[in-house]
Amino acid sequence: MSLSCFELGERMLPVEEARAAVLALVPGALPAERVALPALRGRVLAEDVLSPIDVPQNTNAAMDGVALAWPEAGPPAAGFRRVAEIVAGHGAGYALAPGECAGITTGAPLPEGADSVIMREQLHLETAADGEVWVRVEHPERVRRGQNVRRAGEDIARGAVALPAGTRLCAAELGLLASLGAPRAAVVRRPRVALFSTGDEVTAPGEPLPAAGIFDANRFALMALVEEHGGEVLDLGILPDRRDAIAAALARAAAEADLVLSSGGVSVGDADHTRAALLEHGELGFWKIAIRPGRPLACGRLGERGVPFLGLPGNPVASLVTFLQFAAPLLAKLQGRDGAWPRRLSAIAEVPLRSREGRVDYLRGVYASDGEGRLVVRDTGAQGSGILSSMVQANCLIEIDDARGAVAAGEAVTIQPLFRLP
Ligand SMILES: Nc1nc2c(c(=O)[nH]1)N[C@H]1C(S)=C(S)[C@@H](COP(=O)(O)OP(=O)(O)OC[C@H]3O[C@@H](n4cnc5c(N)ncnc54)[C@H](O)[C@@H]3O)O[C@H]1N2
Ligand code: MOO
Repeated sequence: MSLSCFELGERMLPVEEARAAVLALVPGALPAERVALPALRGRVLAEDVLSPIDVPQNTNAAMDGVALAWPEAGPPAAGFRRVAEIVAGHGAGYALAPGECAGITTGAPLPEGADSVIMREQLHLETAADGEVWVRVEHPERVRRGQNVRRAGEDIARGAVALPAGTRLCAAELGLLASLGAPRAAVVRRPRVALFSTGDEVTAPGEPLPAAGIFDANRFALMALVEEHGGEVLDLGILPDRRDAIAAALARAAAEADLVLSSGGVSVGDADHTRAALLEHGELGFWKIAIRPGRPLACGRLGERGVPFLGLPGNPVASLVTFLQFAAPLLAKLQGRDGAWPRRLSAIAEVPLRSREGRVDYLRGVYASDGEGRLVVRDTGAQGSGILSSMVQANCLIEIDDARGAVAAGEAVTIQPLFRLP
């Protein structure tokens, strides 16, 4: 078992060790709830979904044309006698005799006895004097028996696992769930994340900016990240540097939330009120992590339920980077998706990248594919941990591990793609 965050002492913690200690704060996924199909986007399945039907339900036509049994010896000289028209939504249970065919539309059930569908563009139709319609195939040598037929259950067989527990439901998964006829699904309850900012200089957007003030960027950036990672925000605002106010907010957070996040006030720490109020409500460890940006981080548990608490550093880029390395994996675990985050790819550095040994560096990067189809990446320029515009330009973090110094152009590096539509 990993050490919890209280046993790690004063040393500079490797990132992986810190992540394991953060994950050890929660036992696993939150309880399940049943949610209706239209409200399932972004939710995570709490159990396997088994298909109650074959998908598709019937063996059916993949093209508009005729359905027939393709004879071993090739088509009859007179053609096939058309005996029926079967349109999608009708005609289940119809049967054909040898030498007969049925007009059929895409998606309509294949009549019994038929094994192939020939598309309309390849047919020649003739109406005889008696009114019978005869169908000839233009290029019989091109026909393969079984062509243009979708077999019952070829996508998902009845009883098979259609979507496993832990699947996050996005467009394709929701379409598939609906295709099984399921009006709702059992999903993990969304983690409730209480969030607050600290610092006398931190000012709510919309308020006048004091001479030494700075607008509260972190709370809004972190709210968006919490939602992107499947959580629900309980916004506690900017906490004033008053012990009673902080204590009241923390008591509420400890009662209502599954995770409490703050930004600011976690560095070397003159004994401030946030720290004192946190200690009053739980146990707390203050860490120095071998990461750049984001070295200082507080970690602990609050209240009787031992709700995990992460105090992220105040510098805006550091708060986002540490969220992605530590809070995002914790949110994944709370949703039954252990190990789903961070996601990593490998890319070739297009430019030299600055990094020093001893800490894992997270540079803001832009990745793309080059003319040869390889992923390439460059940094976004100035990398100061207060420079939020570097995060706006980025579509990934470049992760350069602690054993590695500067990276030369042409070398491979690890990237963590950020959620971001182009
Ligand atoms: N002597 C040392 N000083 C500092 C160290 C250190 O190890 N030794 N670490 C530096 C690093 S790295 C960081 S990051 C910061 C983290 O300190 P805090 O978490 O206590 O953050 P603050 O001091 O409160 O703020 C840092 C910076 O960020 C601005 N900030 C804070 N909250 C917000 C917000 N909600 N929105 C926008 N900007 C915010 C704040 O004004 C400061 O400029 O400590 C270094 N110092
Ligand atoms: O966390 Mo600090 O932002 O490393 O600069």
